[in-house]
Amino acid sequence: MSFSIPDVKLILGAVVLLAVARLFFARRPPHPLPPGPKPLPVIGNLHQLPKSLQWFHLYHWSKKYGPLMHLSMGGQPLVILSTHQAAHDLLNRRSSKYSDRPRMVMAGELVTRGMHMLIRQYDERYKLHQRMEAPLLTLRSASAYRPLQDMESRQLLFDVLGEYDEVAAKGVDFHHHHERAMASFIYTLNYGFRLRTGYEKELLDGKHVQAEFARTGQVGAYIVDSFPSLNHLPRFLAPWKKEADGLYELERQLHVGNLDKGLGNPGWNFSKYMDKSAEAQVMSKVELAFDLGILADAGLDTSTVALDWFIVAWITSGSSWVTKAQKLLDDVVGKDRLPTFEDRPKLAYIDAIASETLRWRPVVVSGVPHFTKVEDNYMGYHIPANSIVLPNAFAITRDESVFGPDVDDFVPERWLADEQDTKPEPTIDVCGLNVTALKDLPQTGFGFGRRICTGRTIARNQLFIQMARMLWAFDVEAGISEATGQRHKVDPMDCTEGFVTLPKPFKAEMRPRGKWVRDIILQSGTTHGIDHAEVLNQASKERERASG
Ligand code: HEM
Repeated sequence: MSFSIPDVKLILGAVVLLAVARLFFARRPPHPLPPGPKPLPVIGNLHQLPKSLQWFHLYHWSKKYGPLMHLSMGGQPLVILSTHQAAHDLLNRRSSKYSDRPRMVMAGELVTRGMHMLIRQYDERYKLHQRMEAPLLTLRSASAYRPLQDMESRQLLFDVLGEYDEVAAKGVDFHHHHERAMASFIYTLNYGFRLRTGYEKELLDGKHVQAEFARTGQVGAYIVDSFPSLNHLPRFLAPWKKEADGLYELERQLHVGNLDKGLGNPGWNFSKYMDKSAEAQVMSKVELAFDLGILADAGLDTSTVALDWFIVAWITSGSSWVTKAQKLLDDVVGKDRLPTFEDRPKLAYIDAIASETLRWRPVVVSGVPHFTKVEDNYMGYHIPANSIVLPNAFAITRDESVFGPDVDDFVPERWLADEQDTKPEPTIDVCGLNVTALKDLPQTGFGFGRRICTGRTIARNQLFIQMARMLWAFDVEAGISEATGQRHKVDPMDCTEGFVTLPKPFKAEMRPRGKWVRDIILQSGTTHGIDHAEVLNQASKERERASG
């Protein structure tokens, strides 16, 4: 077969046309980007995001632009999810695509040398760590740690009463007591030592490391996060490298020091269990120590903050739900003993209060960012490859189609199952939670998909026992300011900035509800004399028994 010149021209023309068409269509995805505020060239939407309360601003934008928004952070695509449906569809149901984390050069690669569990990529190393932690964090395992939570919450009551007797209406530093109790519980479990005062060096260093992580991980804090190729610069031109080395060394010493204590302390604990695990055999000691250290970090602040918001809700909106909870506690528990985990099946209302606290003021209020390396389409929109995907927790927990009306109000009743759904034989899980009495609403405060919080059952148990005991024991009001002589005005929206969002500090008067409270707390006494190594050994036996 032979071709004439016009034939060849025709074929060449068609090839060129095809190539141009392919280029054209390759550049333009078949779907538009999700809506969002109009970006400027180069900087995108960077100039439009306020420095503070970004989650609140994004929530209001979602009212205008819808459940899926696209922003350009200097060219970096950022997709914001503002309804539970969108977060569920992408982060839960398509979790094979959405389980990575955005790259964090300073906080992730330099300061923690890739060993921070929360910001690891979803790769084989991450899965190795998850496999190592998993047996310790199941529902059944969590049930075995309840005696430790019982011990620390008894201590909390004793300490709060002790401070109240000194300061009365000036108010106790409830944040400190919540923090000590949670930290002591998690350090006992991880490393086999308790924290009696909450001012121990290990805790102070741990808080310092956490604060540095939050600071170095802030968007825009380090130029190398915006332009990662700058990290190839020699050290004398890259001052952040020296700073990162110093912070890494501080964190390494803390975590390795704690691991050594854990291995040496009497009684069972997570350090000993993990050290013997098959997964740890292919890790360096530092890598194992970071795993344990991050687990402690992840549990400490979050649960403490939830308990702080519970006090804010109590003071600002508690008139009906606190009365109801206290009446229930008086009926179920009475006035001659403390509430215990055994009472939990009859105290579903307290679990509803815990769920409502996490919904009303999500601890990580702006959400923890996920990341997709591949492109996707959703709701007719194009999600580009390498997008940061942020489930805005504040917006999602205000999703009326899921949580019903009055989403800004604190209403524990929204979590209670309808009467007709409750059966005579309720389902009670191994931790005592009355599953039948509660509505199956999403616990979005713990995140989504394969990155969902692995400590959530432990956290729920902690919230239950502390909330039940505080409600049983005290009447709470804002403390009286020494400066003004007036009760401190508590604004339920007044919060700090950062990775976790705390209420602005204040003190609260925590008055025993009657003489019987004082008698029982004093009778129960301090727990400092308890042999916690023995409690840990019992927890280990119970864990093995419960796990079969
Ligand atoms: C009220 C208390 C807590 C809250 C509100 C909370 C919330 C969260 C959230 C929102 C995430 C990110 C999920 C996502 O990316 O979608 C997370 C991750 C995590 N949490 Fe929690 N958490 C709490 C307590 C705990 C406790 C007690 C522990 C440990 C015992 C823990 C360990 C972790 C770990 C290890 C991760 C990282 C998971 C990963 O990136 O794959 N958390 N948590």
